[in-house]
Amino acid sequence: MSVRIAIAGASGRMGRMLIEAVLQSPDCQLSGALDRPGSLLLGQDAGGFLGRESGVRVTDDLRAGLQGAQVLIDFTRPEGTLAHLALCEELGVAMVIGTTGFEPEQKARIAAGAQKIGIMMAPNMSVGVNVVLKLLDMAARALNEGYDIEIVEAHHRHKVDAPSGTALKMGEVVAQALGRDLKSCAVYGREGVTGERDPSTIGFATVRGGDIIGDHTVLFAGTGERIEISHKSSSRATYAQGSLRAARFLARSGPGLYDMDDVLGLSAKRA
Ligand SMILES: NC(=O)C1=CN([C@@H]2O[C@H](COP(=O)(O)OP(=O)(O)OC[C@H]3O[C@@H](n4cnc5c(N)ncnc54)[C@H](OP(=O)(O)O)[C@@H]3O)[C@@H](O)[C@H]2O)C=CC1
Ligand SMILES: O=C(O)C1=N[C@H](C(=O)O)C[C@H](O)C1
Repeated sequence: MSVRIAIAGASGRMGRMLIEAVLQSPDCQLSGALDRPGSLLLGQDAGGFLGRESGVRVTDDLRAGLQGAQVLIDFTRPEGTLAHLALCEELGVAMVIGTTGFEPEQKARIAAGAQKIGIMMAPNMSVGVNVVLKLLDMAARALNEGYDIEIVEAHHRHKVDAPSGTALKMGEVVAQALGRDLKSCAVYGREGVTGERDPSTIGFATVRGGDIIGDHTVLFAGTGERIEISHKSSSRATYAQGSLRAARFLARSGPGLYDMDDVLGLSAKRA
């Protein structure tokens, strides 16, 4: 049985990549494609931009677009994701949430929704980034004294949130490994006479430009050496493939809030 998947933000960079990935996956079926009112794609075949017929028309009627779906994959904006969540709860449709930039109260709303439906939320669906998170945990524990930690990320000119959700997640992993609270030790950019670096801080730097898909580096700068742990995406296909793995996982799971560790079998909860 194939997994019936609806895609939100069908005209977006990730939306298009996801439609292509679903249409190419023999065990997945495109059941719906959602976009905002005013989108030029409304009424068109969702596979049209690939030159192929999917039999699914892009719609701004959320209820119609979710008809028959088991899983909605949502890479939009926080306000869009929350609107979709309300209807998915009502219809019993699971969600893969890739959107970033949520405020804490919006994350709490998603956690509440996961009591009714399965939700897999991760700021980065690439398998590589989720392995890097494990390496960071190990590195931070081993380099817990005498190393200054800085996180540098670079993305395309269209990205609207900063630092990236992935950079923030990397910061959380490192802070947790060191027994620090990211909220109180994060420094988001520096300017002017800043004084010497406080060793207990975790710094963030953001680069935006051109068509950079997504680069992340965590720097551990010590005395006489520095360690850099980097991940560079060269195609959004990696996020789409990770999202499909998450959709397959949700199709066989019950309500709950899951992350990529659960999908990839890396969760400590499972050990
Ligand atoms: N977790 C991961 O692995 C990844 C996460 N992301 C995240 O995914 C999100 C989308 O990225 P990207 O595809 O590059 O963005 P795009 O701007 O290219 O696409 C966003 C899509 O969502 C639609 N949209 C915007 N606002 C709303 C809304 N309020 N309600 C419904 N739909 C809306 C847009 O419609 P319109 O064009 O009309 O504005 C568009 O179709 C970002 O938060 C990004 O950080 C991206 C890549 C990987
Ligand atoms: O907006 C993007 O493009 C990306 N966003 C995610 C993030 O904020 O971490 C993931 C990836 O880096 C691409």
